Amino acid sequence: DLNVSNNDTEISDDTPFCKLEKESAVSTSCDVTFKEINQINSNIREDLQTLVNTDFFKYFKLDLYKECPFWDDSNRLCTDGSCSIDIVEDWSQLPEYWQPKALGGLHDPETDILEGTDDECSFLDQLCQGRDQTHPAQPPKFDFDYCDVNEFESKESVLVDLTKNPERFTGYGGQEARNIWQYIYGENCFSTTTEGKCLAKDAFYRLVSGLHASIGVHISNEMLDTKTGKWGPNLDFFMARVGNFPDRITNIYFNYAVVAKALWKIRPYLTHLDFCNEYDNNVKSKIVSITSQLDRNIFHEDLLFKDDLTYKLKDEFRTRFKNVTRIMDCVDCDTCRLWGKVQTTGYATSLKILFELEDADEETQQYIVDKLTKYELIALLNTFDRLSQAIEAINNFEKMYNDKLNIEDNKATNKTSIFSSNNFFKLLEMAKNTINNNLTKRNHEVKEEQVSHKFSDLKMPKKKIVKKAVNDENKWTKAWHTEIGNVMEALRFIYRSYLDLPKNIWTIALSNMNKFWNKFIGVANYLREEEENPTVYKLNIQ
Ligand SMILES: Cc1cc2nc3c(=O)[nH]c(=O)nc-3n(C[C@H](O)[C@H](O)[C@H](O)COP(=O)(O)OP(=O)(O)OC[C@H]3O[C@@H](n4cnc5c(N)ncnc54)[C@H](O)[C@@H]3O)c2cc1C
Repeated sequence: DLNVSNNDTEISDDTPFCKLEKESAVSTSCDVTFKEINQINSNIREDLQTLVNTDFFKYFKLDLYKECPFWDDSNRLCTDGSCSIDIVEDWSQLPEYWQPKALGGLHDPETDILEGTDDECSFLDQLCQGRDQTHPAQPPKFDFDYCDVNEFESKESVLVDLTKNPERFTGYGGQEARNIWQYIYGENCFSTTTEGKCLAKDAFYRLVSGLHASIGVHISNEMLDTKTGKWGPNLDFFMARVGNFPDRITNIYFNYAVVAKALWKIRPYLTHLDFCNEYDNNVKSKIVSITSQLDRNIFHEDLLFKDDLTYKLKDEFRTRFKNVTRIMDCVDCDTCRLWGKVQTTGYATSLKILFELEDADEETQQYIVDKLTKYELIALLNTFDRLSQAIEAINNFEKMYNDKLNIEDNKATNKTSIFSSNNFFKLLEMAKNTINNNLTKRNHEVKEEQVSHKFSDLKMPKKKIVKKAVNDENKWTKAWHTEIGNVMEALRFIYRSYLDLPKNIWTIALSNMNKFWNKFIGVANYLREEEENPTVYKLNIQ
C-alpha cells in the first residue's frame, strides 16, 4: 500500500505496486521515502485543493493561437468538443485583481502590453492594484527563466478558468502526441561533456517522464464511462500506461519532491506576501499550512550543479527545459495544451527557484522572487496540485487493483471448489469403491492403499466414515441413478457447447475482420498488445 496510514498486510505480493520499496528513498537526490510523501500528501491534500479553487489560483492565461516554433502547424484545427476549452468572456464576474486593468491592459488596444512587462511581471505589484509600486534595485538582467514568462502578457492571450476545463481524457493521441513526447525526450540529449552530466540528465529525464506519467494518471482517472455517462477512473487504462511501470510512478514522486522543495524554498517570501484584503487571510493561511508540512530534505538540488564546472551544464539545462515549455504550442488539443502549459510552467518555475536562488546574492534572490509573475505562482501551485492529485489517484488505483485481484482470487477459489466437487472426482471415488467391493476385505485394504497412493496428487474430500447397512439392491439402484445423472450432465455440457458455438464463431470472425480492416486502412500496427488486451498486465518489474 502506498498509503502510509493503511494496513500493509492487506496487500498481495503480486501487485506491481508492491515492487516499489515504499520505505526506500524516491531517488538519490531526495531524503524522502514514498511512504513519507504519501503522508505529506494526505496532510496537505485538502488545503491544496481549496487553494487551487480560489479566485486567485484558478485562472491562467495562454495564447491558443501561438505558432508552433518547431514545425509548420498551420493546418491545426481543434474540432473535437472534448479538447476545446471555455475561455473567460464575462469579465464583470471576476474579482478586481483579474480585471483587464489589473492584468496590464488585456483587451485594451491602446496599451502596449509588452512594453509594460517589467511592471506586469512584478508579482507583488500585480497582486493588489494601488499598492505602493516600489521596485527592488534591479541587478543586471541575466536569464534566470526556464520558460518564456512574457508570453502570458501577449495581446492574444486569453484568460481561462482552470476549474471549468479539467484535465481529463480527450482522445488526443496517436502519432501526433507521440511526436511531441518524442521531441520532449529528445531534449534530454545533452551536448556538454562536463562532470555531473549524469545527475542532471537523469533529473531532466525524470522530470519529463514524471510529467508524462502524471498526465497519464490524470487521464486514466478522468475517463468517460460511455455506459453511465460519468467521468471516473479506469484501472485497465491506468495499468497499461502507468501502473505497470514502477519507474514511471517513481518519477511522479520525484517531481512531487522537486516542486515541494521549490515551494519550501520560497516559503519565507510567500509568508510576507501582501494579498488583497478579504482574500488575504484565507489564501495566506492555506499557503502557510501547505508549506509548513514540507521539509528541506525532500530534494537536494545542490547535488545537481555543484561547482563552476557544471554552470555550463545548468545553462544547457535551462535552454532545454525552455524548449519543453515552448513545444506545448505545438499541441493541437486545447485542453491538453492548457494543462501542458500550466504544468511545464510550474516545473520551469520550480527549477528557477531551485537552481537560480541557490547561488545568487541576497539582492538577486529578492529580484528573482519579486519578478515571479502571478502566472508562474499560479502554475507552481497548480502543478503541485496536479502531482498531489496524481499521488492520491495512484493510491486509489492500487486499492482498485487489489480489490480486483481479490475478486479474481475468490473466483479461482470458487472454481477450485466447484472443480473438486465435479463428477469426475465422484466417478473416481466410485470407481475405487466398485473395484474394492469386488475384492476380499484384505484385498480391499491393499488395493485402497495402492489407489490412494496412485491418486495422492489429487485433492479428494476426506472420506466420511458412515456406517451403512449393506444392501445390494440399494447399491445397484444408486449406481444406476448416478450413471444416468452423469450421462445427463455430459449431454447438457455438449448441448451448451453447441449453443455457444455461433457466438464464438461470430466473435472470432469479428476480431479477424477488424484486423483485416485495420490492415486495409493502414493502421494494422496501431493497437499495441496492452491496449488490445488491457487486463493482461505485463509487469515490468526490476
Ligand atoms: C503535452 C501533452 C498533454 C497532453 N494532455 C492530454 C490530456 O489532457 N488528455 C488526454 O486525453 N491526452 C493528453 N495527451 C495525450 C497523452 O499524453 C498520450 O499521448 C495519448 O493518450 C496517447 O498515449 P499512448 O499510450 O499512445 O502513448 P504516449 O503517452 O503518447 O507515449 C508514447 C510512448 O512513450 C513511452 N512512455 C509513455 N509514458 C512514459 C513515461 N511516463 N516515461 C517514459 N516513457 C513513457 C511509451 O513507450 C509510449 O509508447 C497529452 C499529450 C501531450 C504531449
